[in-house]
Amino acid sequence: MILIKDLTKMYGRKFCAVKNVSLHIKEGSLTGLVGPNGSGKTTIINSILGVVNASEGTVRLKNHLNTSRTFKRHVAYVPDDLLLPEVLTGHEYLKFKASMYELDVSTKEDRCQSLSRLYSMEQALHEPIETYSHGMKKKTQLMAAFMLSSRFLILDEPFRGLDVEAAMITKKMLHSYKSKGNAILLSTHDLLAAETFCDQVAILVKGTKVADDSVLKLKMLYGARTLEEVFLKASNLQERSREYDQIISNL
Ligand SMILES: Nc1ncnc2c1ncn2[C@@H]1O[C@H](COP(=O)(O)OP(=O)(O)OP(=O)(O)O)[C@@H](O)[C@H]1O
Repeated sequence: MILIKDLTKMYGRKFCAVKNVSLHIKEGSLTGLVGPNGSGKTTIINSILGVVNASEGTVRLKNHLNTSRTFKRHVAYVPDDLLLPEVLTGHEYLKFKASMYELDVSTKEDRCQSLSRLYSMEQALHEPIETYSHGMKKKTQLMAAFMLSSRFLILDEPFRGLDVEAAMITKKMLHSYKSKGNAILLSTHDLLAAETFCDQVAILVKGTKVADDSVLKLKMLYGARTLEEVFLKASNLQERSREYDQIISNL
């Protein structure tokens, strides 16, 4: 469904942040994108969204290139940062987002009502965003994404800042979203969460994709018991992990 082909992003002439990354995210599946800090996850997401121009490679949703209007209409994004128009109320923000995606008014109102009930945000949505807590801002961004009629959802650390109930609701929403044949790309450092609900995990190291498979196959491939262990082996961090165990025990 989503085909990322030979994506490369250079910053300046010499620094290659993403090298020749290809990824196929199938219909009805959730792909996790994991990698150490600075490995290129955000650069890949920004390239998919067209926020940065890829130096080489293509991104397609079915036949539609990411530069096309159809692609943009069908992609929803939940960023990790909480940059929101603080002077608007949550409801005004959701209305604005719906109009950008040309969602019709009755669909928007129905979904907005259901989502605000789901995330216990009925009252808060009428208050300015500047009065929201961290978790409430995150819920607003998730609601904005789930409200749209998208086919592909990109999430960057979606659970950060959510309380237990909101995280559980979000997991159920992700299951429901993909069960309708949609695709999800989820960037996270939370390998425990990734292990439990990613259908496929792509591991990035210094801009290069070093592995990409189901959690079960990755564990077999690396002779690992957990995704965390796979990650340490795939990123060549095992030596370092022994070193910090020693430092900690000597403290
Ligand atoms: N605008 C930029 N100009 C130059 N280098 C950049 C720019 N944006 C990112 N980089 C570099 O590209 C590399 C990949 O960064 P990116 O933000 O994609 O990593 P990441 O995997 O998302 O990291 P993190 O887990 O810390 O969020 C890093 O070395 C970063 O310093």
